[in-house]
Amino acid sequence: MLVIEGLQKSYQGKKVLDSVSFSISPGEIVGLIGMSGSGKSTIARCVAGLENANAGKLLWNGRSLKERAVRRMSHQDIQMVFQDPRNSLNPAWTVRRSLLESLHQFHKSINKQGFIGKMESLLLSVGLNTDYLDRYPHELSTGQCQRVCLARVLAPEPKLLVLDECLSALDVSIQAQMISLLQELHHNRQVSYLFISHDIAVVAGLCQRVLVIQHGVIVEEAGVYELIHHPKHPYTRSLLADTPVFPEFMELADVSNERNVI
Ligand SMILES: Nc1ncnc2c1ncn2[C@@H]1O[C@H](COP(=O)(O)OP(=O)(O)OP(=O)(O)O)[C@@H](O)[C@H]1O
Repeated sequence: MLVIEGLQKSYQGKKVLDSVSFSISPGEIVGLIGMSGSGKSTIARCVAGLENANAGKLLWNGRSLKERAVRRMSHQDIQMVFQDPRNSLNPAWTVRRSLLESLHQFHKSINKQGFIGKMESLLLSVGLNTDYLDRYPHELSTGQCQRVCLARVLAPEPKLLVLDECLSALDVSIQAQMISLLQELHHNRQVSYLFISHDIAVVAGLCQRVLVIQHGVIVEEAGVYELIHHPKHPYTRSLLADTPVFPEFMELADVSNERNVI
């Protein structure tokens, strides 16, 4: 579905991505981990069309994302969720308005009743009831804001969600709840994720396959179980050594592993 080959990106002559290649199949959950400044968000922005690469190929269902028609289609198919949910929402808009804007943009032919039905089912799918529709972002917790952001990006029925550190602003217990929600959404909608995090424990709780990036280079790619139990690259081993293991995530990781084995 998404194929990236030899992606290069430099800022002011400094290379931040060097020959990055990977692919994501329909329904796959791929993690991207690396320390701060390693190039994770730059990859996310290139995939989402917010940034142009200097060289390399980005293919969406076999066609270049440089083609205007393909980019227009991918505008609906590829959606991005950012780290800071509160800043991602318009503070002057209620949850209803945020969801309606997104629905209007992508479902132009639905009638008013259809919009209301879609809006309510989107909210329910992220674990919020319709009482939240008339609340403003400042009346929501950070976790609830992130749930609204998720509902909003699901409105266009995307094929790929690029989740860039989307759990980093949340407490560990809320992160675990959000991982369960992401697993449920993936199961119900078959949407693929490129899940970006500096936290290997969070990635372990959700992803099937993991890419490890260091200084703009993918240094290791493996299934999540393999990566945690038999890391090959010294950088992966150092990331694992630096990561406290929260039981909440390891329980989820064991579930992921069972899924992988099946
Ligand atoms: N617009 C920009 N102009 C100049 N340099 C940039 C720009 N965006 C990113 N960089 C640099 O590119 C490198 C990679 O940044 P990027 O944000 O992709 O890293 P990251 O792995 O996502 O980091 P973090 O986990 O802190 O978000 C960093 O050295 C950063 O300073």
